[in-house]
Amino acid sequence: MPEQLVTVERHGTTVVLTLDRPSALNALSRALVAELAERLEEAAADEAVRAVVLTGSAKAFCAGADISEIPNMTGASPLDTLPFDRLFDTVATLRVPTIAAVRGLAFGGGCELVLACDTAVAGRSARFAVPEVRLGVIPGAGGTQRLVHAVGKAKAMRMLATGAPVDAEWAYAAGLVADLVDDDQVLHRALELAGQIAGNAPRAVAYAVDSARRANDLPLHQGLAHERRNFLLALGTSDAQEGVAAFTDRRTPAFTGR
Ligand SMILES: CCCCCCCCCCCCC[C@H](O)CC(=O)SCCNC(=O)CCNC(=O)[C@H](O)C(C)(C)COP(=O)(O)OP(=O)(O)OC[C@H]1O[C@@H](n2cnc3c(N)ncnc32)[C@H](O)[C@@H]1OP(=O)(O)O
Repeated sequence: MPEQLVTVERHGTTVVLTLDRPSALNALSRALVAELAERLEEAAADEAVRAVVLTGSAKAFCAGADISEIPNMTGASPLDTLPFDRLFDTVATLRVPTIAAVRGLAFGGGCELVLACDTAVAGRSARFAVPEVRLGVIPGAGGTQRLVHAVGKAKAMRMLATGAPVDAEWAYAAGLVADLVDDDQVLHRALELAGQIAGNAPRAVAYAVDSARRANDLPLHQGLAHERRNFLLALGTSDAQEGVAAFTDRRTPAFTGR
């Protein structure tokens, strides 16, 4: 029986996935990457799930790619898909919002996992780095792209070119994470945020999250057209009608997700 590398917990409409390879600071082996992708896809296939929280066990979020497995990657054809493309594409395009809950270090692919999520909560012990240059490589799971979008070119280049870690305060001030709380409140805050997302009209949230994600990928004029289409689609939902009616009636809306 292969060891379980990802634990799954259900908290209402939120699924919490915990990287559970503490002996290697949750370093991403091929086995862990494959198991995490499967758990994410299972969560997204459940219509009752409205958000996914990604977190790490023990003192680390994730120390990045398992360095012992990197030599197996050398010589790969430039046309090959990388063994972790499926995981990061799944995180970045999941049907429901993804929230990274970070305590301890998120280095390399671990930092890239945080960046692939829709938002993130950090504890005061959190540290972020893209130290790939110190291994003679560069980030390969979106770090050179998403980090610039998250913190801006100057701060991204400081991290990318030096590989030096930044602390939780710096990450929060730079916009790499949305919330900074005490370590023992990280999961609580992530679940609270997930609950707030689930409480809103789920379809409208899906439109909003999809638009926010596309904003990362599309030139502005295409992003605005995408937002306009989603806005008109959202207007046509019964949730939008219920939201307007509830405001008028001074009552809490009863959203159905349709
Ligand atoms: C690249 C393809 C690989 C194919 C496999 C598929 C996985 C795909 C992953 C997706 C991302 C790929 C793209 C990404 O951009 C590339 C990377 O992420 S490269 C790796 C970047 N990470 C690092 O460089 C961090 C390396 N670790 C450290 O610098 C230090 O461990 C630390 C994080 C600063 C912590 O230091 P300490 O607190 O002193 O702890 P230790 O060093 O003693 O570590 C404890 C224990 O954990 C083991 N370990 C730590 N990090 C890794 C790691 N990245 N890979 C494997 N093992 C790791 C360390 O060896 C210790 O184990 P022990 O020796 O006690 O058995």
